[in-house]
Amino acid sequence: MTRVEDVRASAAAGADALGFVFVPKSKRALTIDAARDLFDAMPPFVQSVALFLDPDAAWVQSVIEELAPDLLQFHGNESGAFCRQFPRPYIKAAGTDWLSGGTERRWSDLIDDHPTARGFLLDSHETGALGGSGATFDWSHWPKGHDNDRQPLILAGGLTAANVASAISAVHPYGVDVSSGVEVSPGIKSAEKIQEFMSRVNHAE
Ligand SMILES: O=C(O)c1ccccc1NCC(=O)[C@H](O)[C@H](O)COP(=O)(O)O
Repeated sequence: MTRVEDVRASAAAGADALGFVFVPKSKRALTIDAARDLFDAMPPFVQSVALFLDPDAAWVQSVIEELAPDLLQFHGNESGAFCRQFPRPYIKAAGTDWLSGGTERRWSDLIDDHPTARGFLLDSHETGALGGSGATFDWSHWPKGHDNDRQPLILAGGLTAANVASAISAVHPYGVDVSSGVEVSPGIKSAEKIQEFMSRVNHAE
């Protein structure tokens, strides 16, 4: 979210949570001052999620103190020890490189290192971007037999109104996350695209 009208349109369309990117090099980057109006526009019962990528602890702490997000979401190589030092629940995001098996990165290692994560988010890192890439990944790599009751697992990466229902029936995620697929340009959401996306989610099997 970068605009108050997009916060309102997303909440009105029924989104459970809205993301705010505190990654300076992102096309959707927010400063604390720029985020204040957005957080003030958040209605009750919709969760605010502050996104980071290998941040300094002091930056995370400042965002918590100034804006009081409900959840943190970490998109880089943050360890479990780093993530759990903050007085907020967190989601650990990861790319499909953690699923490839046979490499030094293994999905089970990621989960073991983040025992206090409230959930995990599996995203596409195919374009080299560590979030907001608009690229899908091969959903057949989704962890087999994953138990969303024990570890909620959210699907992200290149989702749109056209593919989200197929994605949901393919992997049965705990939730879905979208950014580029409801935008007209980076950071600028479309109320029509948001409504269409949410409608497809709500009618998915
Ligand atoms: O959105 C960004 O610019 C971003 C930058 C750095 C780290 C994470 C970022 N976004 C993370 C998200 O949760 C996106 O919603 C997710 O990656 C899906 O993006 P998209 O493929 O564009 O739907």
